[in-house]
Amino acid sequence: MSSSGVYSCSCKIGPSILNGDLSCLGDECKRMMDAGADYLHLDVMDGHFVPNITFGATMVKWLRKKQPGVFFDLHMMVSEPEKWVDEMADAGANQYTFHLEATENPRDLIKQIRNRGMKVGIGIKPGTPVEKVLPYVSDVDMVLIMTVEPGFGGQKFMADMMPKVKHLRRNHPGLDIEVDGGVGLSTIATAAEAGANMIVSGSAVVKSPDPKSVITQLREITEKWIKQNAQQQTQ
Ligand SMILES: O=C(CO)[C@@H](O)[C@H](O)COP(=O)(O)O
Ligand SMILES: [Fe+2]
Repeated sequence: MSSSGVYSCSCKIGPSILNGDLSCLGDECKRMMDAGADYLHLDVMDGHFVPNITFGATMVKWLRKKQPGVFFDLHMMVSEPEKWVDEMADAGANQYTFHLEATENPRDLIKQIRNRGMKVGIGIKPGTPVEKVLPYVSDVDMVLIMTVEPGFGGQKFMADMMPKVKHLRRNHPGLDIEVDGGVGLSTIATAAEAGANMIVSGSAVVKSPDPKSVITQLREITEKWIKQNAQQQTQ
């Protein structure tokens, strides 16, 4: 979909509110948007695909009422992702990011998501080689490279996932590539240099006393690398 030959990706910062105060998720979302976030990354976990449970479509529906215009990227860490497409679309999701490992029929699922008017994201866990996702890249809007084992916030960034990002960026200069897990001020340069442009950051933003400053710095560093990588491509 978005992977043209031109280095045309733009920086977007999407806080994950997983490590925020879940008892007042609406306020946490507002706090993140007020701090300059471009979108919200909502982590849906079913206790089966990952060993943790968060929330489902009902929560998304209520958040949508509080944040009518915000882009919701649903990170679906669930088995049988086909099951929740309709409910998430009805709840107001903008993008449905499923895990390649969770489905037998990625192509059917991509169609199902599109038919419900949502953008399509496809994610891979650290143990899944990037080659597995390549056949689907031109049919999706975003590829998510997990930089931790999915399931929990606050884990250590896996720099050894960067070859996956580099491979995708080299071959798809216009693609939205998202990194998720352990991304903060000490790791953003590594991710952005590799070619990530959609930056999910949980603990580093949510737990900071100054989330605005963290988001600003994440953006500055990512934009610097987008420019630098684009220049290199034209040389
Ligand atoms: O999907 C996940 C974890 O499974 C992430 O979205 C994390 O929740 C991001 O949090 P940090 O690693 O940045 O704290
Ligand atoms: Fe996530």
